Amino acid sequence: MSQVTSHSPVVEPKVKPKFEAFDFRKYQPFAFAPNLPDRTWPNKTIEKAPTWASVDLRDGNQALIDPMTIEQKMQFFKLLVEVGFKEIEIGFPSAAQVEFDFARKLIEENHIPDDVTIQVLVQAREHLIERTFEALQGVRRAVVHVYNSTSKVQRDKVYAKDLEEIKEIAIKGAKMLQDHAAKHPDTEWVFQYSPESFSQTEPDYAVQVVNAVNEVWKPEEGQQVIINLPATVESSMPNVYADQVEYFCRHVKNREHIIVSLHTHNDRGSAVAAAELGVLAGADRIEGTLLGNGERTGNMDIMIMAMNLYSQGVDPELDLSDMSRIVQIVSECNNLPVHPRHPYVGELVFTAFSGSHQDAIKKSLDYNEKNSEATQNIWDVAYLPIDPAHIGRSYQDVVRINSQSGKGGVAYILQRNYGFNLPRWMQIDFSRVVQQKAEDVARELKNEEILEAFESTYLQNSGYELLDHNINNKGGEVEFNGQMTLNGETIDISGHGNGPLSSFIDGVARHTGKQLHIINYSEHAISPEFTYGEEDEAQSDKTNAKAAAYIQLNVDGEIYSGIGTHTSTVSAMLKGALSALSQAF
Ligand SMILES: CC(=O)SCCNC(=O)CCNC(=O)[C@H](O)C(C)(C)COP(=O)(O)OP(=O)(O)OC[C@H]1O[C@@H](n2cnc3c(N)ncnc32)[C@H](O)[C@@H]1OP(=O)(O)O
Ligand SMILES: CC(C)C(=O)C(=O)O
Repeated sequence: MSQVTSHSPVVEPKVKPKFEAFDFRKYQPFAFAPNLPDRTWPNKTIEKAPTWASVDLRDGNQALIDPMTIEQKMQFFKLLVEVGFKEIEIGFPSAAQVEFDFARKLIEENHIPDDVTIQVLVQAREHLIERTFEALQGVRRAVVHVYNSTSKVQRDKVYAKDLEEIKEIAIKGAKMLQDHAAKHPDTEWVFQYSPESFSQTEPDYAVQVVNAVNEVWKPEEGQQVIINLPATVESSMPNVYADQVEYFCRHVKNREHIIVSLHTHNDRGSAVAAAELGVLAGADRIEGTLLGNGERTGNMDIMIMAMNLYSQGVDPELDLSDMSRIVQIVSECNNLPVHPRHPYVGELVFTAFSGSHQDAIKKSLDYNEKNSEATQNIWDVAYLPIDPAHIGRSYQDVVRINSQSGKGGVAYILQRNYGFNLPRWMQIDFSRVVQQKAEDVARELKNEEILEAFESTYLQNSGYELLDHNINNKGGEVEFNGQMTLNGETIDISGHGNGPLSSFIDGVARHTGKQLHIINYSEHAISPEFTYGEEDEAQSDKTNAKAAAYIQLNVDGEIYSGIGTHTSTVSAMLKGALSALSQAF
C-alpha cells in the first residue's frame, strides 16, 4: 500500500456566517498543497516561450454546446498551424465517429505539416485505446495521451478504489499504449500521461503514480514521454499550484528524460497565472486554447499567456499579429462570443473613455513621437500595455468620448482624425462644449459628432466675414484697412498694431468701442493627409497645406476662443479672430 501524506485538515469554523443563507462553513480550505518552504520559483523569470500545445479541438470542443463539425475542425486546425502551433490535440477519436473521421481525414489527406505533431486523448480503457490506434494508422508522428483521475474525491466517490487500485489503472493504461504502439513501428510515438485532477491529488501520490507509469514507458531508455499535470478544476491560488509543480519536478524520477506539461483550467479565474507560475516552477510545455474555451470557465487562454510574454519582450513563438482574423475564426468555430473586455482581444481593451487615461495616453504617444530616437521605439505608454497596431488594431479605438472624458481625449480625436493640434487653452475651451453635449445626449459621442460640434462652435462664422482688406507694414508699424460684416452689418475698419492680427483687432475695437485684447495665439500647418474642410476660396491652391490658427480674445472682460483655417496663414489668423468675435458679439 502506498504511503501518502494525509491532506484532510477539517477546520471547524468558529464564526457564524454574516448572511445565514450564504453559509461558507460548507467549504474547506484547500488540502493538497505540498510543504515547500524552500521553493525556488518565486525568484525566477520566464525568458523563453514554453512549448505550446493547443487543446482547442479536444478540451475546447468537448465543452461546446454543439461540438465542431469536421469542416469546422479542419478550419480550426489550419488556423492553429498558421499561428505556429507544433503540437495540436486534434480530439478524442474513440469518443465519436466525427472525432475518428477527423483523424483519418488529416492523415489520409496529408493535412499535417512535417513539423506539426498531432495528439489524441483517450481514457485508460482497452477498447478505447484500440480504437484510438486504429484512428492513427499511418500517421508519421503522434502523441497518444492517456489519463485517469488520481484525485481523492474521484478515488473515493467516482471509482471507489484505493490508492493502489487507481495507480493500477494508470499502469495498465501505460502498458496498453506501449503494446499498441509496438504494432505500428513506422510511426514515431510519443506517450503522454495525465494524472487527471493532479492539483487535487496528494503531491506525493501523484509522483508515485507517474513514477509507476514511467517504469513501464522507460523514458530514460529513449521513449519520448510527456507528463501533463492538470489543474482539472482550479481549486487553489496559483502560487499553490506552482508549489505543486515544483514539488513534482523535484521528486519525480528521471525528470531530465520527461517533458513536464501543464494543463490549467480557469475556475477561479487564474488559469493563466497558474500556468505562468508553473513555468517558473519548472514546466516545459503548456496546454491551452485560443481565447480560453474549455470545460466550465474554460482552459488556460494561450492568447493571453503568449501576449503576456510578448508584452515583456519575450518572443511567444506564435504569430498573433492578425488577431481579428484569429478571433473571428475561433469564435465562429466555437459559436461563442468574445467578451469586449477579454484581455488583448476584446473590442474595448485598448479604449479609454476616462479623461485622465486619455490625457496620459495622448501625452505618452506625443512624447514617443517626438523622442523616437531616445526611446528607441520601445513601447512604453501609460494605460496601453501593448501597441494595438501590433495586433492589427487601429488607434481609432484608443480614445472614445463620453461624459467621463476630458480635454486630452477630445484633443486626441481632433488630432488623430482631423489634423487639428489644439493648444492647451483651446483644448480646455472645446472640452467644455463636448462635455455639455455628452451630458445632453447621455451616451458616447461619435467622432463625426465631435467634429460637428467643433465646426459649429468655431468654424461657421456666418454674419462675420472679411470682405476686403489691405495690410501695410511701415517700418514695423502695421496698418490694417478693410471692410467686414459684423453680425450681418457691413462696416469699414482701420487699425494699427505690430502685426496683421493686432492691427485688425485694433480696427474692430475702434469701430465697436469694445475693449479687445489678444490673450493667446497659436498656429500650425494641417498635414496634407487630412482632407478636412471646404475649399476656402476660389484661388486656394490644393497643393498647399492648410494652416490652422487658434485665437483667444478678451472682449470687455469675457474670454472667447476662435479658429480659422486657410492656405494662407494670415487669412487663417483673421478667420480665427472673426470666429472668436462671432461668439462675442
Ligand atoms: C478532464 C477531462 O476533460 S478528461 C476528457 C473528458 N472527455 C470526454 O469524456 C469526452 C469523450 N468521452 C466520451 O465520449 C465517453 O466518455 C466515451 C465514449 C469515451 C466513453 O463512454 P462510456 O463508455 O459510455 O463511458 P462513460 O464516459 O459514461 O463512463 C465512464 C466509465 O469509464 C471509466 N473511466 C472514465 N475515465 C476513465 C479513465 N480515464 N480511465 C479509465 N477508466 C475511466 C469510469 O469509471 C466509468 O466506468 P464504469 O463504466 O465502470 O462506471
Ligand atoms: C485529460 C486532462 C488533461 C484534462 O483535460 C483535464 O484534466 O482537464
